[in-house]
Amino acid sequence: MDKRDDQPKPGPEARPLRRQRAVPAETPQGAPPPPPAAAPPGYLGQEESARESSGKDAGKRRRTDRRRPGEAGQGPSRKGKRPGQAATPHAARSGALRLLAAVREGATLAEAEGTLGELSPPERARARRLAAATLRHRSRAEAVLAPLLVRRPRPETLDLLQLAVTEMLGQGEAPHGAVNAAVALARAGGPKAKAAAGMVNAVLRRAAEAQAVWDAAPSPRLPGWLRSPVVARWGEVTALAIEAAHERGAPLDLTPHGATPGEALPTGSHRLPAGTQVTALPGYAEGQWWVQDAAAALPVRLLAPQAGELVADLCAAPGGKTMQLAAAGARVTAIDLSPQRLALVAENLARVGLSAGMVAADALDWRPEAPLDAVLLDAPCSATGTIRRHPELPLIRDGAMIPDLVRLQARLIDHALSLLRPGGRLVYAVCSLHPAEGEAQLDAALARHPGLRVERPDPAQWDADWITGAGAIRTRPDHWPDLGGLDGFFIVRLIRP
Ligand SMILES: C[S@@+](CC[C@H](N)C(=O)[O-])C[C@H]1O[C@@H](n2cnc3c(N)ncnc32)[C@H](O)[C@@H]1O
Repeated sequence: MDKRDDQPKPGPEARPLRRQRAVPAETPQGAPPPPPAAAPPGYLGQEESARESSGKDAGKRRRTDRRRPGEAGQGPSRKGKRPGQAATPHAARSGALRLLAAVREGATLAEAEGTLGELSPPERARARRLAAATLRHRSRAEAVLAPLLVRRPRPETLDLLQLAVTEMLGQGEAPHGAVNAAVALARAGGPKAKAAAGMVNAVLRRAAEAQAVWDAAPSPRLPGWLRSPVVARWGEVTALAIEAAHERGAPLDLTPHGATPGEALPTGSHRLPAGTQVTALPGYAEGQWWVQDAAAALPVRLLAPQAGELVADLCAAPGGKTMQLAAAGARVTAIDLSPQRLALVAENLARVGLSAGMVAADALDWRPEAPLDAVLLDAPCSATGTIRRHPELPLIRDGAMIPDLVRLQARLIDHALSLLRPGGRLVYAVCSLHPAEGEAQLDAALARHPGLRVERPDPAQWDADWITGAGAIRTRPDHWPDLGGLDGFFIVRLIRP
């Protein structure tokens, strides 16, 4: 679910995001250089391996950047502040509120980074953490606040209340600190926010006593357009487990290319705790590893590229999978619609000392000179498999883009098959939990292409829980519960007749 709006070509991925005015309080619905400011992958692009600057993200960021200081959220006006200038005592909280306000306007957290202009790197990191936690636990804060609010506050005030409740009850922040900060931020806001300072104070003092309500509240629900197909496919218990996994967030996964920190996972990725500062890890500058969710590393593992094989990576940017293919010794051509995003692939390959051919083009228009041994199609998708790392996605997306995405994915599958030699293999992958983009997409491709067959994963090499009846790999956030979960991906290996 991350694509570009600097692309001249209209497509489903360029569809404007749904504007969401507010998180309903009454329904529980709900660094650079090293590594990427994590913009959600899939629909807008994939952040897992590189500094992220997807076209759509970039466009969104530009729009966000154009906001006047202070416009995006509550808190002291940034008017007159210059980068590096001392920030207010509540700079990180104020930054978190600007991020939350931008999400209410339809931006992703990565796209809203521009609102944090004056904050120091540690303050920015804290602002990001606070905003993400507020989004991740929003149903709990709503449950705490609902009985304490006589009427629904303005959206900015609700953000402030939810942030403070999350700090107190979800993060163990001392109530007096969180309440005082919230009151100070309300007072520093405009006249309406100021008028709410007394209410903020009274409500938060009572909320501080509601730990039991917080603990008993459910995890945020998936939005209906996603929950219904998830429940239909895997059942209510699994939907609840996915929602709980989304609330827990995601650890940091690295794909090794040399000495790599972290605990080795069964699939070869290395895992570090959530919140690990990537810039502080050894080996980044030396290209010993790259950031990539453990599930995102699986499509290339299933493709099993061999040294010297001719392989195309049709939707390559920012290049996590291109690096895996090149590291295996394949002769890789990386294609991406966005020249800006393709530049990230080149940058990432250079950092890890690998190389690939680069083509900025619509994959649907590209043909190689000779038939290919293998194609990787990591298709544009809803990115609903990455909600653990992008808790804002359920609030800023709706299901309206799914039919267009499904049509585009089908066209890309058909085109990818036409590039292969007979017996060549296509790995189709999406970081989506929506069966229309995965399981149903496979059924439709098999129906369209007589003789096309699925090559099942070797059960000795793959987690049996992930192998579907049709012979694909389906990962979900509730898988690997003891290891910290993994993103939701659908991956299948197809053999051209
Ligand atoms: C899911 S991301 C790819 C992530 C990448 N495979 C990785 O592992 O880092 C989808 C990418 O598809 C690209 N894309 C979307 N439509 C395309 C098309 N018609 N042709 C080529 N690339 C396209 C987007 O620009 C985006 O970079």
